[in-house]
Formats: sequence, C-alpha cells, structure tokens
Amino acid sequence: MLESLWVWTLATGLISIIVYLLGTWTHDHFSKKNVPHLKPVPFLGNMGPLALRIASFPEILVDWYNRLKGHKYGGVYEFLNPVILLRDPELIKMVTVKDFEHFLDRGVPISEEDEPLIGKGLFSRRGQRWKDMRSTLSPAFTSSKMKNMFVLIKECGKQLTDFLEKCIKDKNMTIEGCKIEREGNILAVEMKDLFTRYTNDVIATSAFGISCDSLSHPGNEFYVLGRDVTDFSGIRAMKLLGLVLSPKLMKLLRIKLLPNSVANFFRSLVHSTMSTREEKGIVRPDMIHLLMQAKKGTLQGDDNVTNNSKNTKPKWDDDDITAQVVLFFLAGFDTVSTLLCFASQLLVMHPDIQSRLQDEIDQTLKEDEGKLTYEAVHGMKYLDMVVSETLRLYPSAVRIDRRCVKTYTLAAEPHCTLKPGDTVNIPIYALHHDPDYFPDPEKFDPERFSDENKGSIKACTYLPFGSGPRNCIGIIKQPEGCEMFIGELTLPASRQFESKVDLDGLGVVGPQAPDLLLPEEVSFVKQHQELLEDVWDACEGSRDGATAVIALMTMPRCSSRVLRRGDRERGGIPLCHRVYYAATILLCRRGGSGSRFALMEAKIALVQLLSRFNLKVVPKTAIQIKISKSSFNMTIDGGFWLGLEQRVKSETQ
Ligand code: HEM
Repeated sequence: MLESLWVWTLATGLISIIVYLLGTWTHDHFSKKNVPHLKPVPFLGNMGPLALRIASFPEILVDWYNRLKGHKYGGVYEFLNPVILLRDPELIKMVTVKDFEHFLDRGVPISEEDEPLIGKGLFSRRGQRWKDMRSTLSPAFTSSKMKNMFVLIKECGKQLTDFLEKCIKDKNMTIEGCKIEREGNILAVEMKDLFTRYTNDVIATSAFGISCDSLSHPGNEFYVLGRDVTDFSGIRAMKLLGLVLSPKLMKLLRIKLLPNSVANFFRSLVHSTMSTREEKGIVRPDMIHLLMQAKKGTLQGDDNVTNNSKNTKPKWDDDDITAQVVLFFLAGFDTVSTLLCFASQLLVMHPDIQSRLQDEIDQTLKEDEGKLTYEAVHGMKYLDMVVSETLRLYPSAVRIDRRCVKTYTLAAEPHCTLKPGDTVNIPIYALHHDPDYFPDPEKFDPERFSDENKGSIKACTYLPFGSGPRNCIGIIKQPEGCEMFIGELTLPASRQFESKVDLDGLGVVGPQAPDLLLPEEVSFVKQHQELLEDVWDACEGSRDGATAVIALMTMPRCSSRVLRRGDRERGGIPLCHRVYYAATILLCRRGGSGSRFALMEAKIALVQLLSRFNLKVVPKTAIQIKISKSSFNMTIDGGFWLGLEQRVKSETQ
C-alpha cells in the first residue's frame, strides 16, 4: 500500500515536472540574453489575460508597453514564443525602414505549401518572392488607377445610401437579411453589417470587375463567402491559435484555416473571370488584369528601370492569383468597415464634430454643383482629420510584426542580437494611446491632425497603415505631379547611400548648383521646387537616407535611360528619384492624406452617408466604446447600432 503510494507520488511529481518543463522551456530566452522582459506564466507566457478573455488584445498591448516603460524595447512571451516588443519610435524606424533588409518578412506562421491561398498572398509572402509580387501589384494602387476606381466606389456608396433612403421612405418595403430595423422615421442600423456589405461591393467591383449589391441581395455568394473568409471567431480563432502555437502539429493533423468550399469558390471565380476575359478580349484596368499578365509573364515590371534582380520574374501559377483575391478580401473587407464603424460611432458621441463635418461636406458639394468628385473628396480637410483621428484611437490593425532574416543588433541598451527567425512586434495601438505622443490620448480630437498640428506628430508614433516598404499596399500614394508609376525597387547593399550624403545632397545639389545635375534634373528641380522644399523640410532632423527598398516613382521624362546615365556618371540615383524616395519615406512616417485606396473608400462612404443622413443615438447604441474582449477583431460588444435620420436637405447627391 505504502509502496504504491510512493510510486503514485513519484509518477505525479515526474509528470508535473515534465509538464512544467514543456510549458516553460522557452521562457528563459530573455533572461539568458539579459533583455528586460515581462515574467511569463507556464504555457500562456504573457498571453494569459487574452486567453482567459479577461482583456482584449489592445488592452494587453497597452499593458505590456506600460510595464516596459523606461526601456526602448523589451521581451514578451506570446505563449511559448519569445517576441521583442519595440517601444522606441527610432528603433521602429530602423527596423521597418532603414534596416528593412534585415526584417523583410512577417512572422506569419502559414506556409504556402500548407495553405496556398493564404501563404501565397502578398501579406504572407517572404523574401524575393514578396519583392517581386509587391512590385507587380503596387501599380494597381496609384493615383491614376484611383481616379478610375473612384467612379466605381462612388457607385457603391450611392447604392448604399439609396437603399437606406428607400428603407425610410417606403414603409411597405421588407428588409430581409440585413441588420436594419425601422423605428418610426429612423432606421436602427448595425453599422458593421452595413459597412461590410459596402466594403465587399467595393472590392468586388474595383478589384475584380464583379458588380454586387449586398444590401438588395444580402445572400449573394460573394458576400457570404467574403464574410466567412474574414471571420476569425470560434473554431477559426482556435485554428489560428493552433498555428501560432504549433504549425507542425497543425500540418500533421491536416487542419486548415480556409475550408475547401471557400478556397474552391475563389478558385473557380478567378478562373471563370479570367477565361471570360480571355475569350472576349476584355481589358479592364483592374487587379485581375494585372494578375493575368503576371501569370503569362508578360507584365512589364520595373526591370526596365534599374532593377538589379533577375530580368524575368517568376511566372505566377493559378493559386498565386487566387491568393491575392483572398488577400484583398482579408485586407480590405474588415479594416475599412471597422474604421467606418468607429468613425460613425464617434461622430454620434460628438455631435458638434458631426455637424462641422456635415458643413464641410455640404459646402464642398455645393461648390461642385452637388457632384462628388475625386478632387472634392481629396480636398476635404476636416474629413481627413476625422478619419485620421479615428484611426489613431481605433487602428484597425492594433500591432504589426517583422521577422528577422539577417542577424541584427538593436541599437539600444542593452544590446540584443536578433537571429534569423526572431520576431519583433510594433504595438501600434499602444503608441497611439501614449500620452507622451498624444496628450489626453482617450479624447477624440481631430484637431491633432490639423495642418498646424500634424507636423508635430513624432515620426513612427502614428502608424495605422504600418511602416516602411512593407506597409499597407492600399496606402501607396504618388507625390503630386508624378504621372507615371514605375514600381518598387530593391537596392543591393553596394548601391545604398550613406544617409547624410543622400539627403544632404538634396539640399546642396539644389537648383543653385545646376552644374552638378543632368539637364533633365535641372528642369525637374525647377518645376518641382516646392515639392523638393517640402520634402527637405520634412526630412530635416531625421535624415533617413537611403534604405534598402525605395518606392521608385518617376516622371515620364526621367526615363530608364536617364536613370542609367545618372547611375554611370555619378554612381548614384538621379535626384528626382531621391526626391520621390524621400517623399515616400515621408509618407511612410506621416501617413498624410490623399489618394489612397483605403482612405478613399472610407471617405466616400462617410460623405455619401452624412450628406443624406444624421447619425443618431438609438436605444441599442453603445454610448461608450468598449472594445470586445471575446472577439479576435476589434469590435464592440453588442455591435455598432446607430440611428439614421434622413436630412431635410438631400439635394446634394
Ligand atoms: C482602413 C483600412 C486599412 C488599414 C488600417 C490597413 C492597415 C494595414 C496594416 C497595418 C498593414 C501591415 C503593414 C505593416 O506591416 O507595416 C497592412 C498590410 C496590407 N494591406 Fe492594408 N489596411 C487597410 C486597407 C487595405 C485595403 C483596402 C487593401 C487592399 C485592397 C489593403 C491591402 C493590404 C496588403 C496587400 C497588405 C500587405 C502588404 C505587404 O505585406 O506587402 N489594405 N494593412
């Protein structure tokens, strides 16, 4: 009896030790390296409050960030994974912009072999394949394409507001499938449902040439499957967790994130669109057209500029193409609708801001005789301030990450050397809520982004669209005056400039010193003096210099011929390219406003909505925004219910 008790105690003790060791075997990673870090608990690391649903992910990020105060960076454990949390904006800039070549990849644990439709998407792609793909896709988001797409997006906004107006006016109309209820002359609307239908229709038409009306036809397959793909609650959240914890086990168990039905829907959709276009010779300047060219290997990339990489890029297979379709759903569907939900909720809570915005919209539309033009949306400053401040308070992506691909030592005390495979996190939400960067951070104050104030926002503290060459592709913007986009180019180390030489060059080699410039460059500089000065002013103090990757945008006359000549003669990149490079850095750092797809989509919806309706509180409205603890995506408990009341003055459309 005594003997079996001993055996029993010994076995229990041994099992406990094994379990403990399994749950903590990586948890000495930071103490061994003498890196400041948060104390982990077995298995959960520092994710306990999230796993137990005591706190939401944004709250966790703020907690980590605050507990590491006083350090430029620190270590946290996402379950068993040690991850470096970057707190210092300078370090963030180095990792995401300046020393980007060391942090080319994301820490996405999904490989293209296991889950092709996710792993082959631009977001998850790694190394050279990512560079090739990014430079192929980037031209789809430039301002000339934006202008073409503007009409399509505006149509979706009109479809949305026409439908809502009809719901109010036609009392006999039955509203099925959408979360809309009549309360007298007011419509109670769950805005997340409304806006996801809008973003779905926008992506469908602007990227793939498919017309959808997800309000009038709430059950359309495109919408239903789009929602399914972007739903990361329940079982899919568990699968995602499984992938983070043990990708190998998930592979062994053949568990996939995307069900076959969804994957096959997208596959057949893309195939049939491509074959119809092929058969009927349809050419539409959209994503699918670019993807078709990429597949054939006929897409003119940036090689005609100075791409030092191979001349022929690898051809794309069918899954490469379909993966981008899925990605645009993933990237655009939830992010923009989340932004719109928070913006409308905040406007209801701040009626003075809502009415000032409506005044700006009314005034602009009046000036344009009721027509909503691309330039009008672009020019609405207060709208831009409201949207920017919404993204500060509630950034759709609360954090981003980067995976080290080349050994790198962080330029901060204590020195920490990262090895390939190590991950760093950038806590966007926590930076946006840091009172040192944004005083009274919980206050919704669009004035932070006024012309007078936005210049004082510290670089790399406001990052709703990420940072550096791997930032959101939906945000790429051409500097004004630039008519042709050539692509993105990666410079090998031998071609990189020392930062001072490069940007100082901008100041010194101005029009004052024409003998140092090629004739084409002199005329460029003269023509763009203002832009040059802006860029120069804005870069003052930071002197980013050349990073490994630049967004190479150029004037048509500064053709590849000029570039090569410039290269030969000075062993460098001509000034015009450096200007655009600097402008790109500026945009990466600042965000800024302008012709960016994601923002344009959100702004069009807000303009159309607010010009025709007042946003009001209804009994279901959450008066305070409390981010849900139980959802993977940032949302609020109970949903985003608001009332819509038709405005008396509705002739603006
Ligand atoms: C308000 C809306 C949006 C927000 C807040 C947002 C935010 C972000 C962020 C934070 C990243 C990661 C950036 C980084 O790691 O530095 C990202 C990546 C990306 N976004 Fe967006 N996004 C939005 C809309 C869109 C739209 C509409 C599209 C496309 C139609 C899009 C396409 C992408 C793609 C393809 C990537 C991956 C880029 C790469 O890895 O090269 N996003 N986005």
